[in-house]
Amino acid sequence: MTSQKLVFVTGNKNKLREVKAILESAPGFTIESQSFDIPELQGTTQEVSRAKCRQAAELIGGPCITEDTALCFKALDDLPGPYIKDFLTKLGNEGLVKLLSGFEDKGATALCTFAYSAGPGTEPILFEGRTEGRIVPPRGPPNFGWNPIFEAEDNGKTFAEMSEDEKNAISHRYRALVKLRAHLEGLSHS
Ligand SMILES: O=c1nc[nH]c2c1ncn2[C@H]1C[C@H](O)[C@@H](COP(=O)(O)OP(=O)(O)OP(=O)(O)O)O1
Ligand SMILES: [Mg+2]
Repeated sequence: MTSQKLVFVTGNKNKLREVKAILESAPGFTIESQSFDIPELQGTTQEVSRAKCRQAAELIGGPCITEDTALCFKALDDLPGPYIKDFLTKLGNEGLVKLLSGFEDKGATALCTFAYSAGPGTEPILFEGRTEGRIVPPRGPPNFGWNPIFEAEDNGKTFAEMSEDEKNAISHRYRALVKLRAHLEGLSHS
């Protein structure tokens, strides 16, 4: 069986490792990556994702996928959402926890949006995956971003307390990749 090569345009090594673990665990796909830190517009998670993928396709000059991760706090009407990277860089995990100290509701959603472009000038298609949970004081090794403060509803552990396999079985990223994979499998059979 031939495997389909996909270019994943990301500047993030942790994302790349998880995407490879999930998509390459079954035959069918090989992931190549190109590291570009593409400017991200402000807007809804969908607008941010579409714009980023359009730019990536122009840079690559062919088909590609990009990924955007948002962390949405229920008490803050889904902020920081797509702006989580700046919030995390400036406040750190402790600061993110403090943001919610005045609120009873610690509920949060991890939202992953994959965008697939068939090439420059084509409209990207979006695939979303969500994991529900809550924001807690950090537990587990600081292995990737806000992993230590996001406790998943599925098993009561923070992402940082899970093994890679455990995280990759319930993560926002895994759930989005299931949808992307189904779409790409449909394309390769038609
Ligand atoms: O599963 C995750 N568990 C914990 N933290 C995570 C996760 N996934 C992304 N993150 C962090 C990285 C960045 O601080 C922000 C998303 O920002 P985001 O723009 O999507 O990622 P990025 O700029 O690092 O990579 P890219 O070049 O693909 O845009 O949340
Ligand atoms: Mg980014």
